[in-house]
Amino acid sequence: MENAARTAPAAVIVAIDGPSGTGKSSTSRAVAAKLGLSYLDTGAQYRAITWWMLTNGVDVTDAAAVATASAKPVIDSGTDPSAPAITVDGQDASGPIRTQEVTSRVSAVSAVPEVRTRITELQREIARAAGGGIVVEGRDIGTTVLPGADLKIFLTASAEARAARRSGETKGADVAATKEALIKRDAADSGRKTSPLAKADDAVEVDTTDLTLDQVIECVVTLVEEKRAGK
Ligand SMILES: Nc1ncnc2c1ncn2[C@@H]1O[C@H](COP(=O)(O)OP(=O)(O)OP(=O)(O)O)[C@@H](O)[C@H]1O
Ligand SMILES: Nc1ccn([C@@H]2O[C@H](COP(=O)(O)O)[C@@H](O)[C@H]2O)c(=O)n1
Repeated sequence: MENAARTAPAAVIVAIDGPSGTGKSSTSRAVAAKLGLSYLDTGAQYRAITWWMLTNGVDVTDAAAVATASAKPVIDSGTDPSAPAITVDGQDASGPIRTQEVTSRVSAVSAVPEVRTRITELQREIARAAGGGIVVEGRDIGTTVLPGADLKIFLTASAEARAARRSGETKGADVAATKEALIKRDAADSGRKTSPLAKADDAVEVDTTDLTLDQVIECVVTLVEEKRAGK
């Protein structure tokens, strides 16, 4: 037992941020699974609260109404990278949070300071509870949620590459419209006053435009291993 404690790798907290479609979720899940770490998709939490607002008749364009309602939904996030899960008031929300309606409304809800305070607290609690270490991905993890993270990564990719990736997920998708929607969401997320999408000063930037997903995963695994080895 004593031996196991001596040889177990140190718990590591990894923050992965970046714009939409840069590969944050795919990379974070795979890295967490490979290294035996927990995984948290913070975008899913903002999507979940947005879905709750929409299904409970809250006008998501009314920031005051969103702020008032923000404490009501109970959001639970799973942290197993092989089975990401999210419930709202005990109901599985993993499907509904991916609809086009939620995607087009989430930036308005996530810009409301009361929403961010609530969700940030949840995220910090989850990271504290992850004894073996965790990969947390989002937009403001390195700058605001976990500024003391052991390793911060900021993924980027050209808008063209990101639109092509996203369009590849849906048969017959219009790449130009997808690109426009990505750019619009990034502008809203980068332009909000509270905790905007931004690269932390001490984050390692990885441009994934010309990399395969496997190459990005390998690159991040190496960075985590180097960090664990104290390099
Ligand atoms: N390097 C890559 N090369 C090709 N395809 C990739 C690469 N990285 C991710 N993808 C694909 O791009 C799509 C978007 O990836 P992913 O969902 O991981 O991005 P994201 O940054 O989490 O996006 P969002 O912030 O919008 O949730 C997925 O279909 C994924 O398989
Ligand atoms: N740390 C974060 C993570 C996400 N958001 C907001 O949620 C939206 C959805 O994120 P996805 O990663 O699931 O696409 C995103 O557009 C942001 O509005 C955030 O604010 N902070």
